[in-house]
Amino acid sequence: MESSTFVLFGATGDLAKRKIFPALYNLFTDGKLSGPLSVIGLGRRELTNETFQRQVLDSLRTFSRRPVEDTAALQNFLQAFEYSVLDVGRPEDYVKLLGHVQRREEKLGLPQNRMFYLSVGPEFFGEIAGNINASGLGNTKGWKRLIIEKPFGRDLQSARVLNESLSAAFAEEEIFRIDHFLGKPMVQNLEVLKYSNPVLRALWQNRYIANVQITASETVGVEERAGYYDKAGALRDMFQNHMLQLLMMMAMQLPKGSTPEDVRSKKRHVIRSVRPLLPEEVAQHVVRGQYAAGEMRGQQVPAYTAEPGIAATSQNETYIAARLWIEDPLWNDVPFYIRTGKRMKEKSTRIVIEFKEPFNDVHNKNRNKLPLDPNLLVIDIGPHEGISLTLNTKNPLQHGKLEPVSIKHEPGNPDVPEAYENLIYDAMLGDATFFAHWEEVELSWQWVQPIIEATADGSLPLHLYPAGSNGPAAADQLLGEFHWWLDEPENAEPARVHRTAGIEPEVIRPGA
Ligand SMILES: NC(=O)C1=CN([C@@H]2O[C@H](COP(=O)(O)OP(=O)(O)OC[C@H]3O[C@@H](n4cnc5c(N)ncnc54)[C@H](OP(=O)(O)O)[C@@H]3O)[C@@H](O)[C@H]2O)C=CC1
Ligand SMILES: O=C1O[C@H](COP(=O)(O)O)[C@@H](O)[C@H](O)[C@H]1O
Repeated sequence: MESSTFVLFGATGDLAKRKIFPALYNLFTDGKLSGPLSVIGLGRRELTNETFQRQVLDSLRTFSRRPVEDTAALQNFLQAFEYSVLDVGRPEDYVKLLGHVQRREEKLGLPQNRMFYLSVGPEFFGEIAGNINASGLGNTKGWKRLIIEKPFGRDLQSARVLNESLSAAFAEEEIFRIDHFLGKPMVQNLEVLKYSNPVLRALWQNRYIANVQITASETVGVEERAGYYDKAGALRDMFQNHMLQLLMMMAMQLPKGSTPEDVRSKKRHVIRSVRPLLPEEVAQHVVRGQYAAGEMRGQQVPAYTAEPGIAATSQNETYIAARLWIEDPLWNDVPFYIRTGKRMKEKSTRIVIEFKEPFNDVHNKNRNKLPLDPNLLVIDIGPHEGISLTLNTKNPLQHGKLEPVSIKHEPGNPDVPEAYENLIYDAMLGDATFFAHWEEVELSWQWVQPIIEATADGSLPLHLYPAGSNGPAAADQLLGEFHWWLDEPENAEPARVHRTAGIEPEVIRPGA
């Protein structure tokens, strides 16, 4: 990796504190950052370098996955951080910043490689990119790269406008659009899981798969983000980006090679092949929900509309579920069910693949139908990673009665890199494999656009669900003959009992 200067817009903000500083620290501690580290933090408030470094240290103490010990290495890390005041709309601040960057490059003997990380509101992305160019900051003898945060636009039109303004200053291969779900180790593992295991590789198709369920349920509510969330909702906050990225990663075919373009072209193929939603069909395939008051972990929690900063009349969705199909020989006729919501029973990001039961169909005429449960492959992405496969076996103690057993792998090492570490590291290497290409973003907006329109014209109803539940009942009906697997029973202690519908509850013992 070539060393570079890391220029962080929004260095006084929440994301920098919670994710970016700890990620840099852990990369530094792992020796993954080559050459002298140089980080220039930016924001409007006046801070000295010392105050900024203290803020960085506080953030590490609170959010780093590793304990922070007072060592010479920690001091070296903190010394790498300097601060400059910059208002995104003031061109003269960029000229000042250029001087600062150049002085640091000369002092530390750094090549003119510059990483610009925009951890600011998306309304500033275009303006900052333009000013980087106009000020000469982007005029380097080395490389320049731009990391941008989500959300990338509010709809198809605004995303296109934003992309045009970025493209005027940066080439596509210089733009790294962060989707932190792509940095999660189990998401990065999906391709290997599918294609390095001949058993799964053979089964990864419509001949054997009955349906696929992708869930990201959260227990948190709107938290401190009312201003942003009430305008975004679950569709823009999670669905258009993270959930559709999970879909692409799950369904993409084996790339020809391992370059970013090889992988991204397969992902593009998936999102391009998702059957478009016709305006009159949106309500048939999509369910919007909003949490009502309820009970979580024995505590009463307020309705979304009673949260601070949210209007009592808000019609914003905190939950969304959709049923979709991928029109491709590999996936024809396999329904994909995707859902995400806040204030749900369990915090869990998970893909469940339900396999078909061919033997029941084939042998039904000649023999009694076996009470088979479908084989399930469960890929737990977070907060705990794991892979499990449910198979049917005979129970020798119960007259050979069939029962499902689960073969599980739960990685024991809690010290795995965080998504942001993986992604910042890749961006430093110039590897865009796990970043969203513009065309993926555009095609994702294109698919959700009819949902945005149906929401705006009131043709997509909003279903209330109690906080602490598994979401609105209407989302169960989306599945028709199937049902959502592994939802926590409403009256169970969280993360203790998993129900596989149709079979006895399986008690997951601590440490099992
Ligand atoms: N926080 C999170 O968990 C997540 C955030 N994101 C995205 O990351 C980005 C940053 O979010 P977050 O850190 O939460 O936001 P915050 O509101 O906490 O921070 C915003 C940052 O932008 C700076 N800023 C605001 N206005 C200006 C301006 N005119 N000129 C220069 N700097 C300015 C602020 O600095 P100052 O006030 O000093 O000017 C501050 O450092 C957003 O795009 C958000 O959508 C994405 C995923 C998760
Ligand atoms: O991007 C976002 O993701 C988080 C959920 O991420 P996770 O890694 O904790 O699963 C979500 O809470 C937030 O609303 C959204 O902006």
